[in-house]
Amino acid sequence: MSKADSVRAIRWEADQLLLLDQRRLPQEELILRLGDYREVVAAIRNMAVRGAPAIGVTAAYAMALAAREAAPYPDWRERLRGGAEQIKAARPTAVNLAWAVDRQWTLAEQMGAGADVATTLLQAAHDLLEDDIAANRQMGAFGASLMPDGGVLTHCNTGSLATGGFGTALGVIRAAVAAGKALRVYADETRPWLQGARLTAWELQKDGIPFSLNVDGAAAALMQQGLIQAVIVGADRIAANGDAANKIGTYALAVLAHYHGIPFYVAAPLSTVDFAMAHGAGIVIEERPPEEVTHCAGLAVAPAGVQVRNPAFDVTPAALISAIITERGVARPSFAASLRELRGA
Ligand SMILES: CSC[C@H]1O[C@H](OP(=O)(O)O)[C@H](O)[C@@H]1O
Repeated sequence: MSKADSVRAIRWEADQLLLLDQRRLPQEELILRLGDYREVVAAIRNMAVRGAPAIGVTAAYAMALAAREAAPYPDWRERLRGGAEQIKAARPTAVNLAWAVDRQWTLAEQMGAGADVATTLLQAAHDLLEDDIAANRQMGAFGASLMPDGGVLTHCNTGSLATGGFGTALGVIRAAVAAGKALRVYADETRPWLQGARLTAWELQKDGIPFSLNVDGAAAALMQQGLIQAVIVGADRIAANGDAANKIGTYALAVLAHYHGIPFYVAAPLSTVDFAMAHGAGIVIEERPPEEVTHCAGLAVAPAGVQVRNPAFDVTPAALISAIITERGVARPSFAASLRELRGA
């Protein structure tokens, strides 16, 4: 069985974007082959591909597809601009999505008529994919020493499936295991979309990393029993002061870790830091369809017609975060200064 650290959920082949459809895992490894940016927008919105860095890379490829479609037209810039707006609107919380689209747009806008914009944007998307994998491996190198010989609790999925490859928080765990840490992962199932049960468990099993799967509500008891020596999570958007938006349930884990005196780490590339956003109160939290809560694997688990709240993310205050592990080093409080220093500004 091939290891998950080498899994590539996003690939380009024969002029098409290939996405491993994460809605079908772990039962089926189905590949979507997409040639139209509108199909990619749907794949991001429907979470066939998900995870902040992964949707950023995917958005970059969507821009290349939009540029290829617009290329024959004199008004290619307007057409590409329209595509960019549709791609950015796919999901609101992860900054990586808008960051990647804006980066591609800036590249295209500078090019003259007749320049091969599509080829340039495609190469930029390839570069972004490889840069993301390299950043994850650097993050792993910086974060490995912070991992304990003991229990590490994770939430959602932050591995190869959430990124270009290797992973952010799960990449730190992979690097720690490779460095000889005797750790055991406690993976939250992560209701309602079950990224932990379906995706993280799939990755850890393929890697042969010791783990157990638990319902989200068990995290407090596991900490109370002394089984957890660290919590490590990813992020979808980090404000300049270190407040971090991540999968719903993360804030609860941070409060629990604080109460139990357990270090709480966030692992994310600097592209996830929104330096233009002073603090987390301004982060838009995606509200997802009620069916994600009222149904499980297509089966209704709630009465028809119930009212549902389904925020996909929450914001953890910087005060509850022990360190933010990035590809350029580990940021410690005060995060505003240390994140800026790592950026090099
Ligand atoms: C490596 S960041 C992954 C991040 O994205 C997840 O959200 P979603 O599965 O809805 O895209 C979750 O917040 C993870 O921490």
